[in-house]
Amino acid sequence: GQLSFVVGSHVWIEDPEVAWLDGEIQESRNGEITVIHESGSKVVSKSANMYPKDPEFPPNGVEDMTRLAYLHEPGVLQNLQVRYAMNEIYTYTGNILIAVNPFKRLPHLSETSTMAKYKGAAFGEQSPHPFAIASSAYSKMINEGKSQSILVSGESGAGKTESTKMLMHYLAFLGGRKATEGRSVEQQVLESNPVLEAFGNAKTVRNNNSSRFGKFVEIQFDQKGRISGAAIRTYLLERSRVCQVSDPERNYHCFYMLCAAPKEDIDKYKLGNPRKFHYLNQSNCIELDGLDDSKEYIATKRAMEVVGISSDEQDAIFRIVAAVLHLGNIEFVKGREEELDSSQPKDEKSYFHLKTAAELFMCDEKSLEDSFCKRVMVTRGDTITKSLDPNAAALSRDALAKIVYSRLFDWIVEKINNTIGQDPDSIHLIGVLDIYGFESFKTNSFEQFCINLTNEKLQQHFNQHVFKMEQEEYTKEEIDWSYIEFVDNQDVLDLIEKKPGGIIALLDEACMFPRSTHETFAEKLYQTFKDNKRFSKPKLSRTDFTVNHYAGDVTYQTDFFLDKNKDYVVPEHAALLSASKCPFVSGLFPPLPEETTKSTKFSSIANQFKQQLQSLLETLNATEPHYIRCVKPNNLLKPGIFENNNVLQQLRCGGVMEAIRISCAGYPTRKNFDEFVQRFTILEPKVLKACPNEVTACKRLLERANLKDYQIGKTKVFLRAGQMAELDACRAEVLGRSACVIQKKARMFIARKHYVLVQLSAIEIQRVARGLHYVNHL
Ligand SMILES: Nc1ncnc2c1ncn2[C@@H]1O[C@H](COP(=O)(O)OP(=O)(O)OP(=O)(O)O)[C@@H](O)[C@H]1O
Repeated sequence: GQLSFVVGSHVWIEDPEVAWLDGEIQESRNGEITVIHESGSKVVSKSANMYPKDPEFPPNGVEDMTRLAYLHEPGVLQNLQVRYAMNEIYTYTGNILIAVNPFKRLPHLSETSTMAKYKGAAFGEQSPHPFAIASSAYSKMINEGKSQSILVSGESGAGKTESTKMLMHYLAFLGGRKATEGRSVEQQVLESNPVLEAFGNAKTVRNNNSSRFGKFVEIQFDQKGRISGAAIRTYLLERSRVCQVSDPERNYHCFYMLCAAPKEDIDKYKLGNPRKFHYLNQSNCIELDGLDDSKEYIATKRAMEVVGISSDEQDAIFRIVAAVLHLGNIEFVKGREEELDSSQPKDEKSYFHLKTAAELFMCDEKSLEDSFCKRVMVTRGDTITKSLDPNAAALSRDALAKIVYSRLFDWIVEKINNTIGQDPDSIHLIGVLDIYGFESFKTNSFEQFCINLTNEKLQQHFNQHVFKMEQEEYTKEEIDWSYIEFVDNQDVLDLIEKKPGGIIALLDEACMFPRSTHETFAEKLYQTFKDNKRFSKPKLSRTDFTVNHYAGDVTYQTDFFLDKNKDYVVPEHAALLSASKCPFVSGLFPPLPEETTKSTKFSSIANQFKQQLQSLLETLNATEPHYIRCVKPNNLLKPGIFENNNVLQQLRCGGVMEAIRISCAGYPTRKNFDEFVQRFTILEPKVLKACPNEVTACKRLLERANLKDYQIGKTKVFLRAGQMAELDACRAEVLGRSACVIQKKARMFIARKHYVLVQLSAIEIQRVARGLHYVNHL
């Protein structure tokens, strides 16, 4: 409040560079405050742009932000920063865990002795840690019999996958069995990580080991609380990366591993230097520091074995990976049939790669060539064969590479699921969601659109959970509390996915009209949503659109939306590969049932994704959620650097600031009456005898501690953020004083005893001495 802005006190002032700057108030006049910074620079600003600084901010920060005496953005930031500098990367905001990526190994955080510390410990008893979240989820599942979920989010490179792995290790630690015959479920779940990473992770600008898919791992438990099964669901693998890599990123790890395989494998797959392959050499980045692709190849094969992928299957998988690389090297030129727009492989080299790809796929070489250069059209019952120009042929080649790769990835996921096995009798599960965070780049395409839809959905889930749970609790306890406005993002969700009329519906419509282009699609969006508050058309563009997401505005470029949304498998490609002599390859392209081939040639990626999300949310809604927000402290991916603005942005996007706002606005700390009295009875030991009931006792204790703004519910005491800390301080003080009294009494007792003893001894000595004296006299 205003009172805090007195001359001489310290404040946080908004600063474009470091977000919040510390300064001392020099003068305050007519609402204009002059602040002087350590460096000597002066700033004059309005009080609205500054926050009071906590004069007693603990030098090591606090483990739970809601315990901060001054709960505001700069305070939160300072707390995270101070802790980060001490390698305390985990901090709570109520029961949300914030994890700041250390970008260096901190082994003490993951060793077995640390795991043991969290086992059975109550939440908050130990320092903040993903193990505490997992532990709390596990005991809730056991004690309350309710399924749980842990949602890990954050931007690329923030540490989601690393945190997820820690959670899984810990759940395996809690619910695992001692070495049984064969591989245990938990071992297979853990070993699925390296396999999925080999095929679904790549180096990007933002992360050297970026997961290019979302993942939900469902761990099933039996009645005794032991892991009895698991299922992995994946979302939206980035397909475009297979054929298109921009510098300095890489394609999926498996391609480079295979090029570094032992000689006999290289010969078998006719591979060699990765720089020779178009799908890899579009980027200059081939090798990664600290990553030995040849070792990774061996390690991946070993992990594949653990998750039940036989050596024959491994051979088929790598044959397909190699075939994809060869496909990329087939170039096309104009064909000989001058009168038509035709194409053919460019030269000997292209024919070599075509032949090799066909051998590896075990399909007919000529049909493979035709599937690129020709297209069969069916019009009014007639079939016409149309030639494609070199450009279109190359696109068709890329389409084949992408569809084969994505089906291969799906096969691997399904195989892992089959091996691990589901437990049909499982009663409870803990789901762990590792999914891409909100994205907003210079150019945002269809992928960002889908990713941000996911985040809108999860944000709504988060809001509903945090807000509605709170609200329900307040209503249940019948306490007087007028809630701050509920920030619901349903309007953004409607804009995107309402049926009919939402952006996805319009996109699907555009994809079905042969004549639509991204321009006509954009035009349609502008017309439809011209009055929508969440939608706008950027002034300088004719095809971009901006969505006002919960985390800020994102402008999307529609250029490739239509293509990327079409999940259309070219029938020639499907026919070719389902005729492969290799059962593995043909298995990836099962023949479609008759009706669907005709009517729904088109299926929309966005729509499928929307349905996947729907089912994910249904699963999540049936569980009690726990949240881990990962934060990336800098974009250099280096330890020890904490960029304020960057972190702040992520806290806002992850709903952390929102959660803090809710906490501030309400009464985040609550205790049952009996627990409360028990904890604080020391403030007035006879309180229970003096009061007619527990409620009055609670009130009396609160008065003792000089607290006013609290609420008494039906079963609980509700406290403002930080009040618990005040009560604890009073308690500590009383305890301290009591200790003094006890010590005093004890010391007195000992001293007295000693004194009495000495006195008695003295008397005795005197007596004896006198006696002797007397005897001598005699
Ligand atoms: N707890 C940790 N300890 C040490 N290093 C970490 C930790 N968390 C993350 N890192 C480092 O940061 C990198 C990125 O983390 P991670 O792959 O988990 O990010 P992510 O959020 O899953 O990113 P993406 O969305 O791109 O997959 C890791 O490869 C690792 O080097």
